[in-house]
Amino acid sequence: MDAGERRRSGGMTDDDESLLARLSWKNLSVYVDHDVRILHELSGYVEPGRICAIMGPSGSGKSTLLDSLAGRTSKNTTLTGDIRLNGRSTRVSYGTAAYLAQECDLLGTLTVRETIYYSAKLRLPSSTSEKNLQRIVKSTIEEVGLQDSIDTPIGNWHQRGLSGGEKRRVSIAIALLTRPRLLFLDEPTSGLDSASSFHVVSTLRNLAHDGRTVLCSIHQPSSQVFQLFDVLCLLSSGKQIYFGDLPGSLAFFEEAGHPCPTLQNPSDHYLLCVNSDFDKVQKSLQTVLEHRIEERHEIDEEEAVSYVPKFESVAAVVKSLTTAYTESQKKLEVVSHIEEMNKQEGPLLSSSGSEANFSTQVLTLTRRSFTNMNRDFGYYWLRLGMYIVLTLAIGTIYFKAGDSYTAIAARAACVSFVVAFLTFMSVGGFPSFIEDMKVFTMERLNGHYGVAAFVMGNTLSSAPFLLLISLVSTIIVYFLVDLHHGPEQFFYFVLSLFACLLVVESLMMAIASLVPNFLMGIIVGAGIQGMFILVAGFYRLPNDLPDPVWRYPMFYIAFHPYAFQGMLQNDFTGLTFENINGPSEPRVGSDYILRDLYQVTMGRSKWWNLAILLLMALLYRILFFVLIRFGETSLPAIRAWISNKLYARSRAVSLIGSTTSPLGSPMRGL
Ligand SMILES: Nc1ncnc2c1ncn2[C@@H]1O[C@H](COP(=O)(O)OP(=O)(O)OP(=O)(O)O)[C@@H](O)[C@H]1O
Repeated sequence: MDAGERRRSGGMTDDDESLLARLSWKNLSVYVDHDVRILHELSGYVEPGRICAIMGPSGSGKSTLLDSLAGRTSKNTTLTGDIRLNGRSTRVSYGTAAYLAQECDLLGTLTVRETIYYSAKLRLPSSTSEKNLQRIVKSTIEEVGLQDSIDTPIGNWHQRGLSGGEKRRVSIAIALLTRPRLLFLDEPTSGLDSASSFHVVSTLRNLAHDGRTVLCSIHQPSSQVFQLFDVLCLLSSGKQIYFGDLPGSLAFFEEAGHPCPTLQNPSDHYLLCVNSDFDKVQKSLQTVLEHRIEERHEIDEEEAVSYVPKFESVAAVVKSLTTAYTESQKKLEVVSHIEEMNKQEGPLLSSSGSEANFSTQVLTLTRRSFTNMNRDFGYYWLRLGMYIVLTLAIGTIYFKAGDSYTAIAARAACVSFVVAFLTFMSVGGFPSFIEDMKVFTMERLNGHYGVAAFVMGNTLSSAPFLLLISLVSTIIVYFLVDLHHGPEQFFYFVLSLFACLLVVESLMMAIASLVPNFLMGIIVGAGIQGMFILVAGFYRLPNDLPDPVWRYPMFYIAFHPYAFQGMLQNDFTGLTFENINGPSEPRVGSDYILRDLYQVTMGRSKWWNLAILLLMALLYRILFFVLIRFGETSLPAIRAWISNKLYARSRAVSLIGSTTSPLGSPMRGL
């Protein structure tokens, strides 16, 4: 059993000295676009066993501080100052630090147990035995107090599930699976009621008291929640108002001349003192009052006060508090403690992101995705229902099309509708795929697995559903319309429809990587397919398509022409039809129909058309992979390069140096 496994399985205690994380930051400033400072010379530290609240009004820089410490700042920001973990400026990987964003996306159809289990399977070493895995899952669920909801689904649009607080605790449990020593949480209580907030923060406090180091930004905690924190980092407009232990904050405000009134929640008082929005509120109420006075000419003192509560100017209070803190003994103590901490280099905390191998990841993602697709009614089942209705409509409209002269057009139109509209219907699954993408993006950002594993898992899990849809649709259409008899023709129809659905899904995947909004994605996807349908060869014959754009390149890059021509070859080859001049005239052969009526490329067999469709599906999935990788690596680098070039041009001399957080980006692998 290796060290990691021993630790996870409980052989190593949480307060093992070699696993403790001491985080400090000194004179940390953050600039956006090189010259707008959003954090001003902040210093602080958090030690194992402590939970620190980063508090402040909206826009005060809480998330920026958290992100800077976690090494997650966006590319247009520059950091200056010194951030150290165990006295070192080295990078540590995901297993050591976990980051929980405000919005944690989970698959709504899975239960708590399944969610944690799949996450464990994706990240713990592939060698971990099933028994051990189950034990880790159970103990992690117990650690966050979710044992009573262990088999409750997370919940989605059509299924009631966990409460907001419970979902947050599931996310915490996922983060805890790799036993991180350091936890960053961005507003873990946002949107929760006071009881749920209390439960979530109590859970975090217990985790901290087990020897972990916990930092979380919090907006407006109730007094009960506030008391759970050990350390307070209070910010206003990116400036440090207070850093230190919680009880010390009361004494600090009192000494600075802004004591917390008796019976008032200290956090409410602190935010009232530092929230500059109150100045704006007061100004706007003053304007309303002036309008009233203009209308009524007189207004008594009491009424005036009831309109505009008399606050001290927040800007002035912030200034006095900032000065008080800068000159305080507290700040000196913080700085000297940081220096003391950094004198001794502690253990180098390291852990590779996911320890599961690629095949375990692909298999786990396939299983998880299959379960989700099966349970999410909107993913495939609803579509299957629509396909049944539509194919019944096709089947009854073209019922027993026969072999008359007019049947040629009817059969071609039927095939064209199948190729165009039945495949087009696949965009209906896009919203569900976007939900998958959100979970993928979050897990990817946290280093759970790579893009290749996701693409393969998605392909393998969706294939049985697409095959089922193709088979059911073909059975209905084929026998009602009475298309070309024969097992080869029947299975070609199934495979061709399957390949088309696969292409559309792959195309939509590529679109999702560019426009991760389902409405925009559907519009873009539908627009592209609309143009592809137009050049398929049914609405305008291939040789009549205008050369620029529509024939070159559209006719060749659209998948519909290959699908349509393959299906026509499949149905007409070997059949003859009644002559337009009556049964006494020679029958019309398939060569004439294919070559002259529909201008099918005769040198390319139907099997080649099918192969091209499958190749296109593969290419779109590779495109998805490339776009995601490009978005993660090259795009930010290009943006940063352009931003640097523009900055260098606008300012000859750079005013600031830069440093990076010891917590590097956790993304890894393909
Ligand atoms: N990458 C960025 N580019 C430009 N401005 C930014 C960037 N990141 C943060 N800011 C600005 O910095 C300020 C602090 O933002 P931050 O998100 O850290 O505040 P916050 O205290 O977490 O707010 P909230 O509680 O509303 O989430 C805001 O004015 C924000 O617009």
